[in-house]
Amino acid sequence: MSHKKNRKSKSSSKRPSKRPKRGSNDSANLSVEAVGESLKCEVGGEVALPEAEITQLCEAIVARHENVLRMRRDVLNCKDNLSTDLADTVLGPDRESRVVPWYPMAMHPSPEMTRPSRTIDYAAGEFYLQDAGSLLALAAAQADTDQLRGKLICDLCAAPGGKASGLLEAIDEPYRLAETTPDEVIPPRGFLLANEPIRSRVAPLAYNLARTGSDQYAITSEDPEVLADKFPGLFDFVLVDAPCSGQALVARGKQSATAVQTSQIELNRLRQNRILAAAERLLRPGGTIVYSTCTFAIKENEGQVRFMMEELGLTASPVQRLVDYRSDLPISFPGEALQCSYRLWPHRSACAGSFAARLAKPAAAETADLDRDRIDASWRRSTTSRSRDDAMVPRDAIEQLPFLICPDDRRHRFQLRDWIIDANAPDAPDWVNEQFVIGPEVAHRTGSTWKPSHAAAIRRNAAIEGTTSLDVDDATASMYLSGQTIPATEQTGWQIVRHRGRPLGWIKSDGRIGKNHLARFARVE
Ligand SMILES: C[S@@+](CC[C@H](N)C(=O)[O-])C[C@H]1O[C@@H](n2cnc3c(N)ncnc32)[C@H](O)[C@@H]1O
Repeated sequence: MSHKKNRKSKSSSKRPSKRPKRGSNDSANLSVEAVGESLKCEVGGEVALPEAEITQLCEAIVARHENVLRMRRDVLNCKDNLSTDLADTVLGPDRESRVVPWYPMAMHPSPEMTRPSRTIDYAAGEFYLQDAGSLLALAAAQADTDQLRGKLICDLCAAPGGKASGLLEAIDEPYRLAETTPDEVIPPRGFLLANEPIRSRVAPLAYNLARTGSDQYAITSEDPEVLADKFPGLFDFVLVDAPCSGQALVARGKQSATAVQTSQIELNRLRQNRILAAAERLLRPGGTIVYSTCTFAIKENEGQVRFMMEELGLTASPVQRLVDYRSDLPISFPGEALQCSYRLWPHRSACAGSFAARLAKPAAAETADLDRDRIDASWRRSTTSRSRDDAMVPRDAIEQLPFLICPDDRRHRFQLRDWIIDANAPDAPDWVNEQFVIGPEVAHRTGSTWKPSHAAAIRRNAAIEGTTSLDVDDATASMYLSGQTIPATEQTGWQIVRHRGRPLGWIKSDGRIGKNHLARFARVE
């Protein structure tokens, strides 16, 4: 038996993989015919682009575009703390030429800024790095305006959180909250449910949401249909940034040339139909949906907008300021879907390309099992009447981390999840207490020791803001971010390392040396 097993593993190790390796540069083999075929209208058979442009598109698909900096909203208003490099990007003389036209809160880095992902500013969460194309969905969501402030929203396909973190900044103002006094009643803030069905992708999602400093979010890892059964008609806004054939990801090595195959496109179309039907059920009547992809195939884009209109009864909700990016498919494509569909082509705009559409659910739409009064009452319950779950928090956690897990602290509702403690915001909806919901993490246990979590260090919240801090200069911040121990003051115990007032992570000081407790995924190595 064991002999057989060994033989099998030996031979399989030599067998070449039949699957094309993702990102292997068969992207260079992208055929103009196959790309053209994926751009054919279902009705009329015309191709979306003139033939000469398809060749340009094929070249642009395999060319790499630099990431842009999506600035955290409050950073744009409070520029004093910025490093010179970042200030040049945000304030520099040629700033206007570097602003992303469809999303003015994002900018191309200045030429002086090399490797922005390795800067202290990035570690401090001052900006998020992403392809400018992915900002089209945030623009369609109007996440750079105050339209989403205070709304209950769901990002149904959320990992790794590039868009979810932008939405979270749009609904909440963590910095304003940090200035409130303990007795002050917090006005209703928005709340984000970020869902990602693939479990292994939840950790990077949680990290990217925590980087915003907000605690107005929860995470689930559910199939969209299951989620829609649990929360029918709950959300004011739903984003579906759908899994797709990913033609815009070929240059990044995240997709191969198979992205233009008809079978791939069809497979994705069917999966998207299922996700969109669930998204429609999650929306309240009168709510808004933004659908986006990072592919060019019509069937996965304008074709899905038709599906939402004809099969799900949604209506177009055009975004006036995106009119320059309106989908310009040949007129034979059935009309209405184009009114609210937007495209970025990589050979026309400085990005990898994307698609986004904005639709609304009619206010009179019927939603199964909808009990809006009950839902409103539960999610907007006031701080003072909120039930507390601190009894679930283990006593040893309170004893070991009294500065973080304090039963009298009315700014958190603690929740035990395996050997992790979440601290939900006091005005979070009641359903965050459900076992399938993951909240902002505050502490975790290794062996018999409870340790404060990275998310707790970088959270903008008055209770945590009061934790002992160690202020460090540029050189010490760089040492800390690379994982080294740093010199500490006489004070002992857990402390938050701050650079120009911005929290970076935890150390544990023995009164001389600060042992580095920066989470591995947050290190700059
Ligand atoms: C295009 S990515 C989302 C990117 C993300 N919105 C961002 O901006 O960082 C699509 C996500 O959908 C997830 N996904 C895969 N199958 C899904 C399904 N059946 N329902 C919902 N999401 C799914 C993938 O794991 C992936 O994380």
